[in-house]
Amino acid sequence: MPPKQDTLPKNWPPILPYLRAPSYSKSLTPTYLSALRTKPQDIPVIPTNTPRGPCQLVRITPITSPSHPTNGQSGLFATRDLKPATFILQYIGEIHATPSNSDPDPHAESNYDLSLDREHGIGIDADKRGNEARFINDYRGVAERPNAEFREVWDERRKERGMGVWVLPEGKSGKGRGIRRGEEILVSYGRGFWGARREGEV
Ligand SMILES: C[S@@+](CC[C@H](N)C(=O)[O-])C[C@H]1O[C@@H](n2cnc3c(N)ncnc32)[C@H](O)[C@@H]1O
Repeated sequence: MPPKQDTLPKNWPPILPYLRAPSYSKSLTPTYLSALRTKPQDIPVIPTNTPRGPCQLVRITPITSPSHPTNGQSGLFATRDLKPATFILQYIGEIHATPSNSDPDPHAESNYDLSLDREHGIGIDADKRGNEARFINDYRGVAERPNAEFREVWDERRKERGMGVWVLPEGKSGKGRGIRRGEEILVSYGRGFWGARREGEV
């Protein structure tokens, strides 16, 4: 039976709004909205049977292992075996414009901000609200390599672009083996993420 509309994922932080669909920042002017609602060629479509709300394939889990770099935080774990190239869930948060030039960027300090469209300057920030995907950690210091990736998707129900979390496909560097039940879902945030944080260190 699908979960009820008001059900929250287990271990969802009570103070954080849980989103079943993206929210829009006021910074999204009609030009940004038009880019968001234009389907790029050849991007995968979110499977139509994907539920709106808690994802049954994953569980938010507090990390309690001292050797894990996010000990004391949480991570996202698979609740069943997932085959290579499986769509897991969408990365949901506030869709916003990324200011160009020297304008102040209110999302610059966020650890939950993903770029959706670099050309037009659109991002998705799940810092203040979002879904389970905001708990996905980077593989560095946890495993030898990532087992999942962020890849753009088209949401046919909302007719807009979004970001999906996918199990790495088999062919990708010959390393996609799927994700086993109980395994942590790990992506690569990219060197840019960690580079920016090192620069910010004092
Ligand atoms: C999108 S959040 C991931 C979820 C986070 N663990 C939580 O419980 O909210 C990104 C933040 O998690 C932490 N993080 C994720 N992966 C990490 C890793 N491999 N090593 C160290 N910190 C990591 C960093 O603090 C990073 O800024």
